[in-house]
Order: sequence, then structure tokens, then C-alpha cells
Amino acid sequence: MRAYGVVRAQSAVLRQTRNGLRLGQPCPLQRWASTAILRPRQLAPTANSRTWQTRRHQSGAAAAVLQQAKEDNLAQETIIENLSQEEAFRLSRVRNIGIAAHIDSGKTTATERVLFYTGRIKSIHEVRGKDSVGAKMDSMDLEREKGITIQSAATFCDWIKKNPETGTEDKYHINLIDTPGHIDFTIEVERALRVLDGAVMILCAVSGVQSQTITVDRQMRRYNVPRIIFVNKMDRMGANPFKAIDQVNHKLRLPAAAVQIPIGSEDTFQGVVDLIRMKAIYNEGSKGEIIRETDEIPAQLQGLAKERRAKLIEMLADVDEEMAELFLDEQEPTSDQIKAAVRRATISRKFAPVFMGSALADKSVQPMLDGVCDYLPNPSEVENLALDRRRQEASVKLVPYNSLPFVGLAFKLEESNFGQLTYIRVYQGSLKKSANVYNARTDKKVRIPRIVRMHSNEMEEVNEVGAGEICAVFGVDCSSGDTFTDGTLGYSMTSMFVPEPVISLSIHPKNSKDGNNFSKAMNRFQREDPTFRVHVDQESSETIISGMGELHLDIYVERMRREYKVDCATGQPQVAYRETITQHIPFDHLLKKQTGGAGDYARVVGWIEPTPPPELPEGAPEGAVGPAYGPNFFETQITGGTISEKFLYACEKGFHASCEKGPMLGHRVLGVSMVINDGATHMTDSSEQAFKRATEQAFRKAFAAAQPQVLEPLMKTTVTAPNEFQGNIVALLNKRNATITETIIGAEDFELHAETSLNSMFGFSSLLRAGSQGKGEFTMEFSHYAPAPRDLQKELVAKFEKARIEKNK
Ligand SMILES: Nc1nc2c(ncn2[C@@H]2O[C@H](COP(=O)(O)OP(=O)(O)OP(=O)(O)O)[C@@H](O)[C@H]2O)c(=O)[nH]1
Repeated sequence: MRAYGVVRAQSAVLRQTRNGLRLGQPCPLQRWASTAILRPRQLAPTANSRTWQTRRHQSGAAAAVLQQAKEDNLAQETIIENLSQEEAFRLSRVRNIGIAAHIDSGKTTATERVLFYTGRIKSIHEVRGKDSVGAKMDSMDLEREKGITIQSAATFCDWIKKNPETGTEDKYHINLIDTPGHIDFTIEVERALRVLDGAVMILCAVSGVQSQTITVDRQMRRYNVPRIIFVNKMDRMGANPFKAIDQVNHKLRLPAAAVQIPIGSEDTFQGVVDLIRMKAIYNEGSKGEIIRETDEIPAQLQGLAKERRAKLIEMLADVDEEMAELFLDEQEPTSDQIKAAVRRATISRKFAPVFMGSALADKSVQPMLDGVCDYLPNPSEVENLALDRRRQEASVKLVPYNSLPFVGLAFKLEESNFGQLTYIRVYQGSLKKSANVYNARTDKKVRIPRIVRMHSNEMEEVNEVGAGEICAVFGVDCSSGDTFTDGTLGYSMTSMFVPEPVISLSIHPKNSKDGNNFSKAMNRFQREDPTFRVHVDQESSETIISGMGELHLDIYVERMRREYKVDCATGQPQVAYRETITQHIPFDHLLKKQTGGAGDYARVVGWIEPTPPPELPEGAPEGAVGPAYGPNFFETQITGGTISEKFLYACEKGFHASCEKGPMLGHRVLGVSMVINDGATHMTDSSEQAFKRATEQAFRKAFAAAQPQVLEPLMKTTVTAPNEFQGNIVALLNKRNATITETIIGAEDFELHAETSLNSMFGFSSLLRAGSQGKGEFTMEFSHYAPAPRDLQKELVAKFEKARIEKNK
């Protein structure tokens, strides 16, 4: 196999950039961005800048300052330095946070309390509550019925943080996104974390770190999102926050320590002891809206409080230099010093402080909100980068000041009754109603007719949104991940990671008159959700939808029925297999048809071979395993012009068409490279079509000779159930040839981790229900592609051949 050179890798990167970055693998651009030198140069204040600062205080108008600065010909760095006081204060009171966690940990329930305590909603409604109203953030009917979050929902609120020591109050503006827990809707977490500055990771006090916690942890790391942890459900039997913290330290390898301990537990859970200020905090009032704080820590907890406080300090000393110095000097840090260390260590992502409470029992949610303000970064404390297309894609740091030119990222699209709603995170400058902005991908000018702030499914119209904020706009035609600027900058931002769908099924409306609505729905769902794909199979003419799992596709079928009144019939779910080769095979293929009329002539010479797997991204954890297969890759190495550019472009098209529908099963090809290094052209009979077809034929022939393989998706599967069902469940998994990698037996439940093939897991949920009296649960997440067992490969190929013969009869 040939080694792949730098030129090859770079041209792949450029192609990805041009295509607007649909990211399957860790994006090379992202890697570049994170390794480039990013800090703006710090310039010494100039005489000019000092006069300028005085002017700023006099006028208070940042725009005027900016104008003056431009007239004085000052560098952007100096402008930033001099505007900082005014805008730094505004930003210091803004938090953009996400709530992310394993399924059912209480994200929506906790968000409901946050909205209530901040005065955003007048009463609390529970997820699947008896009043049948449902929580504010689960606004879709389907979410309320099923009690699960399907789409992330954004809201905002103001939290008045009280300082009991000084008696002062500070108002914080919090933009919050509640995300779904089910892996099938993981894109919602992915895009929320892409644009948020911090997160609250919720853990269940009984279950601790669960499979989806690990996924969310990975996503938080991918976008460098600092987090605090909230151990919820402290009222449940078996609640143990310290076990959960241990699991964070060991399973997630994240230094984390409690900043609180519980007062009572399970049904006697009353509140928490704040270990930094050594105060007991209780919730009072019918909905826990009154916070009572006292110096009197219950006698039986004083020992534990001291012990856990010491542990917190020790852990901070490991990750924070200032704390390490105090620790080594055996000095007792003050509460302010501890707070400052927790803040530094959290923002630098070396540590996560752990809060605890019970959202459902209305306990200890407010101290967690204080934690959001105290420890999570404001927008100016997070490094956000763009690539400057006018300066060879150099990385530039975006500065969240209103007075700088506007840069924003469209991270989510949603169809509403009033048209397409585009969620935008404003990274720099401000976005004004009626302003013209430019889409960096298409270079098109777009007018912003309406700006709103979202409150779940309600919206509030605004005229302007400042830097560092999140909003939604109407009437902007764009794709998810597009960058917008004011037109004076050539900046574009990297988009988010989009996982590949692993499952597909055929679908059609039961009633042919519903065709129009069916297409409308398909278009909309595809635009909104990059993990939901639709295509028409050319051979069967069937519409095929693909997604992240059975639940994902079921939800869309159901939404089609409810929102578009289209009843659909679906085929059996199909696994998204892949086809690859294992050998280097040269080819020399001639397409020649010269009998009568216009002929066809094209000769292509070259080889196909497996593409080497991509390198692991920089900073990947030790022992991390990357994908086993590289992307599909086409290259020409023609010298002497035996095939013209135009025909080579047709060859490339032929290659990509072949990769869309592999020769073995008609599934997509993965990890195959094709190189064309010679060929021949006929004066009159050669055409683009002939070269495209010749390439497809050459590909098909060489593919068959290159020891092809069918690859199947392997899934990381986690099953939890009461201990008494362990035998049943292990037997079920063994029947499916699962590789069980870990079993954790708890006091009542066990958790089993296994690697399973997706193919073997169809119908597993009903068998699990039957084998555990409905008490078992399982989650599945795509892990990687691996060769399917030989028998299965043979069976699939035979089935495909049979269908082809039938069709051609
Ligand atoms: N005992 C107890 N139950 C809770 C608590 N918080 C939430 N729950 C319950 O846990 C279930 C799931 O709560 P949700 O708030 O929907 O959890 P979620 O994490 O938003 O769920 P998904 O978004 O679907 O993953 C509901 O039945 C809640 O009533 C708590 O503090 N204690």
C-alpha cells in the first residue's frame, strides 16, 4: 500500500472546506484551529489610546470610540483593550449554558425549577405530571406524552444572585439550552455544546455515571466546554453522591470534588452544607423557593464536612498552582481563595465542582444556579476562533464586544408557523433587526427581518442582540453551521461534528394523495436535522430514510402523522452496511463502442486500494482507538495530458457515484482510494459520459478483485436491570454474539456493557422487556465499522443478487 503524502491530505481538507464542512471525522480544520497561535498581540497602551479611554467615559458610546479609533488608525488589538471595561462588565453577567446528561437524569425537571426560581414561569409542571400539562421545555406533544426530550429547547432567564456576606445582589442573564438524553437525538447535544460556553452535567445520585454520561463527556471535551456537575435525585433510595463523584474521577478521568454534602438522604434529604463557606442551606416554602442559610451545620455532619472540604482543597491543589502553594505552605485557604481556585480550575477544564440536590423535591437547585454564575465562564472567558479566508485561513480570535464587526454562527434550524427559524450565536459585534449580513459560505447578502429570543416554544421579539448572546432570526435561508458576518470580514467558523446514520428504512405515504405533504415533511426534517437523511433508491424507486436509531426514525414517522397528517407505511429497518476492499489492484479499462453513429471511447488506467485510517486528533487520550477506515479518496496523477481536465472531472464523478452504491450490496463504500495515472482519448468518440462510465466499470471490476468485504456497524450497548434478571439478560446477549466488556453489580441493579452488532439487536427491546418484567433498559451508540461475519456477508450478497435478478426479469 502506498504512503499518502501531505498534498493528498491537504487537498482533502480543502475539498471539505469548499463543501462547507460536513464533518464525519475529527475535522482537520478544527485541529488546525486549536493548534494555531491565537492570542491577539498585546500592544502597549499608546498616548492615543489613553486619550481615547477618557473620551469613552465622557461619551459612553462605544460606536463613537470605535469610529475615532479607526480615524486614529489604531490596531484592532488596541481597540479591544480600550473598550474592555465597559463591555467586560456586561459580559461578566452573561452565562450561556447547556444542560446535558444521560436519559432521565432530570435535565428537564431541573430546568423547570430554574425557570420557576428565576421568575420565568409562574408554576411548576412535571414531566409526565398528573396535571397533564408537562414541563415547559418539553413543548412538543410527543415529548410530553413519552416523557422524553426529543429536541433541545432554548430559553433565557435572569438570576439575582444574593451575596449573604455583603448583602448585595448581582443580576446574571442566563441563556440555557435543555438537551435530550437519548443517543438517537445526539445531534441536539452536539450543536448545543458547539455554541455554549459552559454546561451543567447532571448525574443521577443512584446510577452515577451512565453510558450517555460518557457520550456527553466526550462531546463536552470535543468543544472544550467547562462544566459543573449536579448530582440529582438525592431523594431516591440508594442515593450516594460520593459514589457518583468517584465514578466521575475514575470512569471519566475528570478531577471532580464535592463543594457540598447532603443533609439527610433519600426521603429525609433536607438540604446541603456548602463546604466552601461552611454554611447549611435549606429550601423552604411550598416549592422550595425560600432559601434559609445558617452557620449551624448539623453536629453529625461536622466531621464529614471537614473531611470533604479538605478533599476539595487537596484536589484543587493538584490542578491549580495558587492553591498548590497554599497547600504546600500548610495554609488554610479562605473561602474566597477556594472559590477563585474552583473558578480558575473549572474554566480551564481541569476540574468540575459537584453540587447535589433533588429537582423533583425542589431542593438545592438555587445553589447550583449560584454555581453557574460563580464557576462557569462568561462569553469573554472562552476562546472562540474563526478562520480568516482573506489571510490564508489564519485563525483569529473573536472578541464578544458589541462595537466590533458582527460574526455569528447559525447552529440550528427549525420550521415554525411563521417560517424558518434560525438559531444564531452571536460571537462578535451585535445583530440588529433589518441589518444586512453576509453568509460566509455562499457570499450572499441576507436581510434580518425579525429577531427573537426563544423561551421554549414561545418567542419574544427584540431589536438587537449583543455579542456573546443567543437568539433566533426569521426569514434567513441558510444551512445549519453557516457563518454570518457584517460583510467587512472574511471570517468563517468551523461547524459541528455530525455523526453518520446507522439505520435506514423504506417509507411511503399510505395514501397517494398525501404525496405533497410527505415531501414537505421530508424536506423540513432533513433541513432541521443533519443526522436524518432521505434518498430515493434508484433501483427500487423507494424513499429511504436513515437516522441514528429505531427511536429516531419512529419519531419522524409519528411526527409526519401528527404534524402533516400523513400516515406512512415503513419497511423493515435496515442496517447501514458499508463495503470496502482489502487489496491494491491495478486496472486498465477501455470502454469502446464504435459501431455505427456516435461512438463511445474512454480508457482509464490506474489502481484502487484501501485508504489508510486517519491519524488520531492531537490530544486524543492515551490508548484511544481511531476509526479503522479512512475516507473515500480520488486522485489523478496524469502527466502528458492523455486525459483532459474535463474528462478527469467526469472520472471523479464516476468514482463518487460508484462509492454511493457499492458493487456488493448497493450500500455505501468506505475507505477506498482510486488513482488514475494514464488513459487514452478518442478525437470524436470520447465524452464526459464515456469517461464517467469507464471509471464506474473499472471501479466495479477492480473492486471485485480487491478482496472486498461487507462492514457492519458495531454498537456500544449498555443494559441496566434489577439484579434478579441478570441471567436472562446475559443469555439474551449471548444469543446475539455480543461481547460483554464489563458488568457492574450494584445494590439493586446491575449495568452491563457490551459490543453488539446493530443487525443482531433488532427487536431486542421487546425481548428485554419480556425478560425483565419491563424493568430493564438499554441504550446503544454507534462505535465503529468492522467486517461482518463471513456467513452474514455471504447471505447479504446472495440476497442482493437475487433481488437484482428478480428485478431484471
Ligand atoms: N425521585 C426523583 N425523580 C426525579 C428527579 N428529577 C427528575 N425526576 C424524574 O425522572 C424522570 C425523568 O425526568 P426528566 O426531567 O424528564 O429527565 P431528562 O433528563 O430531562 O430526560 P430526557 O431528556 O428524556 O433524557 C421524570 O419522571 C422525573 O419526574 C428527582 O430529583 N428525584
